[in-house]
Amino acid sequence: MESRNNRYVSGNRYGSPRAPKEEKLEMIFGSRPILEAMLAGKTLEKIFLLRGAKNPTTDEIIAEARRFDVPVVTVPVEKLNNLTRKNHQGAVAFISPISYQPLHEIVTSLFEQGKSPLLLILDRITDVRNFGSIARNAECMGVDAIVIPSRGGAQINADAMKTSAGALNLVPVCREPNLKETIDYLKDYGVQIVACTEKTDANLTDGSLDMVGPTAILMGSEEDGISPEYLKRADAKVRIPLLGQIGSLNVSVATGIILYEAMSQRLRDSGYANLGTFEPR
Ligand SMILES: C[S@@+](CC[C@H](N)C(=O)[O-])C[C@H]1O[C@@H](n2cnc3c(N)ncnc32)[C@H](O)[C@@H]1O
Repeated sequence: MESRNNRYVSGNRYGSPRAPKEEKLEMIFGSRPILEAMLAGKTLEKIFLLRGAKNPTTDEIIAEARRFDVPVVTVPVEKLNNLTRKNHQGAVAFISPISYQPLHEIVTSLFEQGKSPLLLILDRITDVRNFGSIARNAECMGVDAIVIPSRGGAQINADAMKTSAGALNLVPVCREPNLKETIDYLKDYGVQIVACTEKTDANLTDGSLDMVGPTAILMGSEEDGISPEYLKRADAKVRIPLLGQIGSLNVSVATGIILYEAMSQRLRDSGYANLGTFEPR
């Protein structure tokens, strides 16, 4: 437990998942400027290095990237040429539009303030607009932090920012290298993990799921749903009942529905006292 917690304490990682659309992000060219940007604390989404080009600076980039979970891919020169017409000198990086936040600090600070965390864990949501829309739901319905994996999720690009309607500047986003460890860590802290999945018989409408206490809601990817290794760690699994013939909802819609339930329970529990803190935008 000790080493795992230390990792969370270190926080302030930067890095990025798969980047389907890099072209809308600000770029840095050349290994020295990229390294300097990292050392200056810039949040990078992804780094492309020329395959086979090894030198002390690229070694340092790789070490820094590992420290902050920034994905590094080595690519042929054609890929770098495709990314930019500028003189890339064998290295291109994309700057993230947001700064990632340390989950441990958020969780401990909420507990210290006597608040019950409401977290949202996204297991490989790959569509940038789904991601933006989920962030908007999260901000509107009182989520304290969105947790995403370092790799395999949507890039936070201009489309995600736009679809979020500004929510991505308001809700902390925590990027975690290993969601399995993150889930175990949250469970150790007394946060219940609720898997929102169509693959269970327990209906959200049953009224047996209590999300007033510390809760992390886990949502699955558009393609495969929630990974089995995360699903088996969940304290509760719940489905949103569907009356039609289509087997599942869009993940952003499903997120909105379960968050509405969590928000409703929390508002009722607080005697609607929280309403006073919401400023209409
Ligand atoms: C489009 S669905 C995934 C469908 C995917 N084909 C599969 O095999 O799981 C994406 C995510 O939305 C959520 N979701 C969609 N419909 C749901 C429902 N009826 N009840 C609970 N969660 C749902 C789940 O988190 C799911 O993993």
